[in-house]
Formats: sequence, C-alpha cells, structure tokens
Amino acid sequence: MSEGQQKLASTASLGAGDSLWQACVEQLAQELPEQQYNTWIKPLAAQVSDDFSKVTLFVANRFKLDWIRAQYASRIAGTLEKLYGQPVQLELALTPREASARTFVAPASVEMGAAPEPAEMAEDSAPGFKTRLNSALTFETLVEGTANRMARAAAMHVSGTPGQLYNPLFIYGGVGLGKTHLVHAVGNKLLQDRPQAKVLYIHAEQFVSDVVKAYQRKTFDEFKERYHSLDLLLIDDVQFFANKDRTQEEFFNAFEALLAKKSHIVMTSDTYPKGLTDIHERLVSRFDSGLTVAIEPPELEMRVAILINKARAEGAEMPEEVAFFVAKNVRSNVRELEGALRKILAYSRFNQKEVSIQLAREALRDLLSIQNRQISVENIQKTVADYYKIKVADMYSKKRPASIARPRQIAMYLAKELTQKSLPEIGELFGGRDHTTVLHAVRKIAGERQQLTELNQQLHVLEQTLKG
Ligand SMILES: Nc1ncnc2c1ncn2[C@@H]1O[C@H](COP(=O)(O)OP(=O)(O)OP(=O)(O)O)[C@@H](O)[C@H]1O
Repeated sequence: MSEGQQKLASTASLGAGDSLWQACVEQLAQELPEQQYNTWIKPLAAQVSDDFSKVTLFVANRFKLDWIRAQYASRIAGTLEKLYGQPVQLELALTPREASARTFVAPASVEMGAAPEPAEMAEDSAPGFKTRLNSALTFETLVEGTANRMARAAAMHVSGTPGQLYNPLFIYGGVGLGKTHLVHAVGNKLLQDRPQAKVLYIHAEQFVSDVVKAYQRKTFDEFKERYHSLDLLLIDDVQFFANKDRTQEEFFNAFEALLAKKSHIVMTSDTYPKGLTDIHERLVSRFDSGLTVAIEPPELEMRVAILINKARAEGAEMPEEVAFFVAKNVRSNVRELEGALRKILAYSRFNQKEVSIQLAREALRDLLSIQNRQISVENIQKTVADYYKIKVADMYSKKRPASIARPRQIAMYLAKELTQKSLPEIGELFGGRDHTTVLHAVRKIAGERQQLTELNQQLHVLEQTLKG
C-alpha cells in the first residue's frame, strides 16, 4: 500500500474520496497559475468511487468540459495517480440534471489519447435539435439579491415573452457572478413553456469554432440554417469575438436575421458593450440596442443565502452564523463561495465534525490568510492612487479638487468593501477624517456605481487588481 493509500484507508470511508480530490486540488493550486486554477480547476466537483479507482469530475457546460479534457485532464489524472500511488481512471461529465424524464447521457470517458464522443448535455427541444442547455441552471436555483435583481427580472421577462422587449438582452459582469447560470435559466424556462422552441446555448468560443469549421468545409449554408432558424440564441462571453473578423461578420448576419424574425438574443460579456475592445462598431452598437444590465458581486445577505441554499442542495445544513462568517470573508464572486463551501463540507465529512465557525476557519485557513495578506487599506490607497494617477499622499491630504477628492472617496469605498475595518478606523487611515466623511463617501460611490457604467467598470478593475 502506498503512503497515500494508507492515509486514505486509515480514515473512515465516508469522505475519504473527498480528501483524495481535495489533496489533488491543493496540489494543482500550487502548480498552476492562479487565474487558470481559479477558472478551471476550482469550480470542479468530484465524485470518487468507493475503491478510489475512478474519479468523475462534473463540469458546468460542454465548452468547459471540452476545454478541461484538452488542457487539464491528463495533468489531473497524473496528480491523482501520484497521490494515490496507483492509476486512477478519470472521467468528465456534465453536472447532472434533475432526475426527470429528460435525457441525461452517460459521462464522457477521457481515456488519454482516445478521442471520445463529447458528453451529451443538450436535450432535444424540437426533434433532433440540441440546445446545449444545462437543466440544473434554472431561475429556481438562482438566488436573488440586489446584485442581480435587474438582470434576473429582465431575463425572466424575456423567457416569458421572447422576441418583444429587451432584444437583445446584454448581461455583463465580472467572473463567477452567475451570468452563465442566468442565460441557461432563460433557455430552460422558455423550453418549459414551449417545448418545441428552438433554443441554443453556446459559448462564444464555440461559435468561433463553428465559423472556422464552416469556412474550412464550405458549409456556410448549413451554418446559416442552424443559427438563423433559432427562436432563442443564448451566447456567452462575447468578448471572445475580439479580433475575429469573420466570426463577427457571421454573428452580425445571424443577429440581423434573428432580430428580423423576432427571435430573441441574450448575450453575456465581462464588460458593457462600449467597453469591448476589437469588436466592430456596428456590432457594439447593436449589442447596446436592446437592454444592457449588469450583474454585480453579491452583497453580504445574498452571499449568506447562496451558501445556505447550496449547502442544502448538497444535503448538508450550514448554520446561519457559519454562513455569515464565510460570506464576510469570501466576497469576490459566487464561484469562490461555492469553492469555500465545498472545502468546508469536505473537511467536515473527512474529520467527522459538525460544521461550525471553528471548522470553517480551519477548512479555509489558506484562503483566509491570503486574503488578510493581500488587502490592506494601504494597498487600496496605493492601487487607487496609481490607477487615477494621483499621489498616495493625496489620500491623507486635505486637498479638495475633484480630481483628488473623488479617487479618495473611491478608495474609502473600497476600504469599506474589501477590508474588515470600521468607518472610524478607515477615517483614521485617511488622514484622520471623521467617520461621517467615510460614510458619505461609501454611500455616494455605492449609489453612483449603480448609475454610472464607467465608474462601475473602473471599480471592477480595481477590485480584481486588489484581489489578485
Ligand atoms: N445568484 C446565484 N445563486 C445561486 N448560484 C449562483 C448565483 N450566481 C452564481 N451562481 C453559481 O456560481 C457559479 C458561477 O456562476 P456562472 O458560471 O454563471 O458565472 P459567470 O458569471 O458566467 O462566470 P464566467 O464569466 O467566469 O463564466 C455557478 O455554479 C452558478 O450556478
């Protein structure tokens, strides 16, 4: 028996598989660039067979599944093998849908070297038509809060009466905030009401690849037939169209054809239309011609609700105080929250301990220490000063010109959002200002953020920079 096997065998069987996967994830977190790890590895959910011979990874959608298979599967399999001391068979599957009559097809095997058929996530709306929808992503499983209220309401509206108002619907926001979830929800809801509707979910990169294939095989007629006949096109991450001229041209044609026949288009992106780079102006202006709505990072109460709901969906109870503790410390996005929850539940099962604040603190030790190290008020002041090209000293000075006062207010707002400091403490760190001055700044920037797209975008950039 290898050392890894002994360690795993010495634990109760319940949860030992989780610990194997947990160890693998931790190993990959050290080896891979943070961005890659956060995007591709961290969101994975794993199921380990009782004898540890097989690990099934569940992936949210087809695009991600293909990408993980191509880029990471052999690395993950290698890491598991190293940890367990024997070969572990790795499979990739789409996150299972509810156990309904809808077809769920078996996971795709990723035996290395072979080119397996991709897993089938799509279901048939009209006969033979693949929607690529993940039926687990519905309005019912999407927690509502201030951060997504408008986007959710608009999406609901579209799913109820497509082809009318808000066409196209353009949803933008930072990573892991629920854009993909929301567009799937639109498709699932529409299909529920009209099972014959032709609905397609597609990631923008997949669209690019379809264009390339049509180009190589000279099958543009089929391509057009496929895209121009839809009732609802859901297209994710359109920022990927940047610099792809032919794709943009084809998308423009599809866009015009669909709108002309009152089909609906819902798009997502990491930025608002005018913030997109290297996309033709005529497309950008069309993106903006219906309704553009943002999804913000979830506020505290929403993060708490998400944690409690997701724990319940996993068959576990998370006491409210624990959810508050986690929500206060994991602020960036929902994917991070899900990762934290997964860690806590695995840790609880592995150690056979109840979920408590103490346990959460232990399970999230690494994450908490990274956060504490990274975001300090000084760090915020320096980053904001750099961004707006003012001196750091102006953060403490009494100067009042708008070019200085505004970045200072933004820094105060970020200090309140991203650190645990109280208003008086923040005031102190900004040259001994009163806490009411800080409160005023926090409220002002929070309010303006809802109204001013450009400010909102700047804040996103600053937040991402500060969170590393
Ligand atoms: N409000 C919410 N309620 C419940 N779950 C949510 C909510 N928002 C996001 N999620 C979950 O968080 C995860 C990340 O969301 P999603 O993939 O939709 O993000 P995204 O905005 O599309 O991110 P990216 O730009 O990185 O693709 C998903 O598992 C999704 O189900």
